[in-house]
Amino acid sequence: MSADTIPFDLPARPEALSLKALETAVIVIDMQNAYASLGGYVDLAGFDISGAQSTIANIRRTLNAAREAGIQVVYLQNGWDPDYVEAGTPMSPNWHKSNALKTMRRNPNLQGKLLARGGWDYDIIDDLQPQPGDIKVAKTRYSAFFNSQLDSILRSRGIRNLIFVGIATNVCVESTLRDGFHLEYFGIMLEDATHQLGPAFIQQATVYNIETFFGWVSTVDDFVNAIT
Ligand SMILES: NC(=O)N/C=C\C(=O)O
Repeated sequence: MSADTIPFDLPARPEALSLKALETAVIVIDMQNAYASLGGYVDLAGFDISGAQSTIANIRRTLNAAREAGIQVVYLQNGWDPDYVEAGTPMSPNWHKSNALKTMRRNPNLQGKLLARGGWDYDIIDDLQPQPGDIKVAKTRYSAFFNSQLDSILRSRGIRNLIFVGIATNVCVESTLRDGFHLEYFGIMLEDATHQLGPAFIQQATVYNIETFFGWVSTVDDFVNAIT
C-alpha cells in the first residue's frame, strides 16, 4: 500500500477524522492581492487586513506539507473579465452587494483595476505562487462551486475531503464549504489559515457554523503533524 492510500488521523472539532491523502485536496480560497495585499481591493474598500500576514505564513506551511504528502493543492481565483461582463448588471445581486464593484463606482479612477482578470489585484500573491502540479480554478461568485470547473475537477480525481484555507473565512471560504457539504464533500477548515472580512466575532461565527452544521475545524499544526 502506498503512503497516500494509508489513512491519516486529523484532530478536528467536533471529532477527529480519518482521511486518505489521495482523496483529499487543500482548497486555497482567493489568496490574491485583492484580499491579502495593502493597496488591494479589500484594503481600498476599508477592511482591516492587518491579520493577513500570519494567515499567509500559515497557508504556506500548510501547502508545503500537503505537496510533500501527495495531497492535491487547488487554488481558487475570484474575479471577472476586464469588462466586468461576468460581474453582472443591476439585474444581479452581485452588482449591488460586491464591495469591489461598489468601491469602483465610488472611485471611477479604480474602474477596471479591482478583481479584473489579467491585473495585479486579481493575481495570486507572490508569497503563495502556485507550484507545478497545483491546479488553478477561476470563480466569479463567492462560492467556488458556482458556475466553475471545481466539482468536476475534484470528482474526476476521486477527491472527497476538502481542507479549506484562505480569505475570507465568512464569505468565500464559508460559502464554498457550505456548497461542498450539499455536494457530499467533507469540509474541514484550518482556522488559523483563514482570515475574516469584518470584526473578529465573525470568524468565531463561521467556526461555530462549521463545527455545528457543515463540517469540521482543525489547525495548521494538527494538519501538518498528521501528514508528516
Ligand atoms: N474571497 C472572499 O471571501 N471574498 C469576499 C468578498 C468579495 O469578494 O467581495
